Amino acid sequence: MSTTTDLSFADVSVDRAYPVPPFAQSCVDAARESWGASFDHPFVHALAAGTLEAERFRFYQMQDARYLEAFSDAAALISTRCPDPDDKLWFIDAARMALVVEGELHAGYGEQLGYDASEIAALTLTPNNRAYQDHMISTAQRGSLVEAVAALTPCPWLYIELGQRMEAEMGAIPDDHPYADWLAMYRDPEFNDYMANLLERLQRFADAADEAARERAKTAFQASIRYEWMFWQQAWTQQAWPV
Ligand SMILES: Cc1ncc(C[n+]2csc(CCO)c2C)c(N)n1
Repeated sequence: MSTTTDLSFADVSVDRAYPVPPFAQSCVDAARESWGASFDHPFVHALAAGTLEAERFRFYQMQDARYLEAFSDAAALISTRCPDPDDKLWFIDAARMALVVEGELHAGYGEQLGYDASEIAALTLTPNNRAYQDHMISTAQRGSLVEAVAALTPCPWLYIELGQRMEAEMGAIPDDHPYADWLAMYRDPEFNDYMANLLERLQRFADAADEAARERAKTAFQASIRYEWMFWQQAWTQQAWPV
């Protein structure tokens, strides 16, 4: 198995198996530095190398279970704002999927790492997690449609990109890798279709918006990219409230 020092995902380029329309591309371009920073976070390196301490992974998973509830809420809120029934259904499905598919991953690790649903419900959210959730929910409620979708997009996109870069760099997941299920989830090619659908919607909503709304959407996208880095960071440092 590779060690933490020789794994780097920052410079791995993968051929994305889904189209990236121009608005999504301009969002990533505008946020390039913060986008790249996640691939170099020590949590990400240690997770891939299998050297991440179980305590840090447990902390991450528990915070993430609550994060996914907010992602699901934001997707459900967006569905209420879509005039087109196909778009409504897509966001309803996305809301459901965040809880069901990733919920299975969480249930498995809960058993392995020793936490259950009541502990998740009682958890104090870290400052970074709370801020990220509030950003997604408030843009879903108060932003324009393109801004709301832009705030949601980095979440699946960054993980799918990470899963694919990890696959390109590491190859097959070793049988004895402690985080094999996590690694396998985000390299699943089924997510390509998910990304194609999401980015196509982001483009359509950007086309229907005015320039000021598109600019706000790019800012919301960048904020989420930064919060993604801060999410690794809160788990790495086991962040607590200062007072
Ligand atoms: C902080 C954080 N960011 C992104 C994801 C990944 N993710 C969340 S929802 C979704 C779409 C499919 O349900 C994906 C890929 C995560 N788990 N936690």
